[in-house]
Amino acid sequence: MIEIKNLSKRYGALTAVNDISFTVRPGEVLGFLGPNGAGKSTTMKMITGFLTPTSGSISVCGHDVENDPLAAKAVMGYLPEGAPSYGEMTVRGFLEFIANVRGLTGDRRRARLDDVVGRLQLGSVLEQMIETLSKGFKRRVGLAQSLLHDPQVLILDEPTDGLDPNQKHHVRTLINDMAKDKIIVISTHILEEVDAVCNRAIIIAGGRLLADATPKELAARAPSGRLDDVFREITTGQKNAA
Ligand SMILES: Nc1ncnc2c1ncn2[C@@H]1O[C@H](COP(=O)(O)OP(=O)(O)OP(=O)(O)O)[C@@H](O)[C@H]1O
Repeated sequence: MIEIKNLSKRYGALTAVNDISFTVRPGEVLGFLGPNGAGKSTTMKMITGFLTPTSGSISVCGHDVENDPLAAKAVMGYLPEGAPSYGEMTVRGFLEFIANVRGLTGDRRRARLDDVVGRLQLGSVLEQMIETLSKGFKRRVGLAQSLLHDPQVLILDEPTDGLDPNQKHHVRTLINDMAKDKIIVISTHILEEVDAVCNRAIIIAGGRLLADATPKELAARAPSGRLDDVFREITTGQKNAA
C-alpha cells in the first residue's frame, strides 16, 4: 500500500504540491493526471525518495520513505521523466549495473535480466550504446531498469512518452499484464491511456488534488461522457468535480 498524508512541496515561493493525501492499494493502476506544471513529477519524486517533502509523510508497503528510504526504495521501481540513464553504457552493461545495484545474483539475476529483455524487446540492441538508441528504445531501457527487481510498486512518469503507436500499445499491454498484484502509479497527459490501463484516476492542478475516481465515474461527470471534457473543466477551474 502507498499512504500519502498531507504532502506538500515548496520551491521557494512556489507551492508545487499542496497538501495532497491519498492511498493506493495492490491491484490499483492509478493514473496521475494534470496539466503541465501540475505537480505530478514532483509528487512522484517524493514518493520514490528523490525529493524531500516540505511537509507530510509517505509510506510505501509499510516503509516510511524519509525514515527508512532503503527499504522503501527496495520495493519500488521508478521510471523518471525522460528516463535518464548512462548514455555511454551499452544496454547490456546498464542492465547488469542496475542488477548489481538491486543486489540480484545467480539464477534469479539471469532470469530477471532475460525477463525484462524479452518483455521490452531489447534483444536486438543489447550491445548498442544507450546514447545511440532511438527515443523509443531509450524509454524501453528505462522501463526495463524499473522492472528488473520485479518490484511490488511501480512509479512510472509518462511511460509511453516518445513511443510510436505500436510501442505504446505494447507498453500498455505490459502494464495491464502486471497490474493484478502490483501497485502501479503512472502519470500521463494522454487521456486514452487512462481508459486503456488505469482503474483509478487522480487529477491534480496547481499542486492540489481536484478529483479521485474511476475513469468511468470521471467521464460520466461531463454531459458528453468524455474524459477530456471533464479534465478541461476541472483543471481550468470551470467546475470543481472533487
Ligand atoms: N527544482 C525545481 N525548482 C523550482 N521549481 C520547480 C522545480 N521542479 C519543478 N518546479 C516547478 O514546480 C511545478 C510543478 O512541476 P512538476 O514537474 O511537478 O509538474 P508536472 O505536473 O510533472 O508537469 P509536466 O506535465 O509538465 O511534466 C512547476 O511550476 C515547476 O516549474
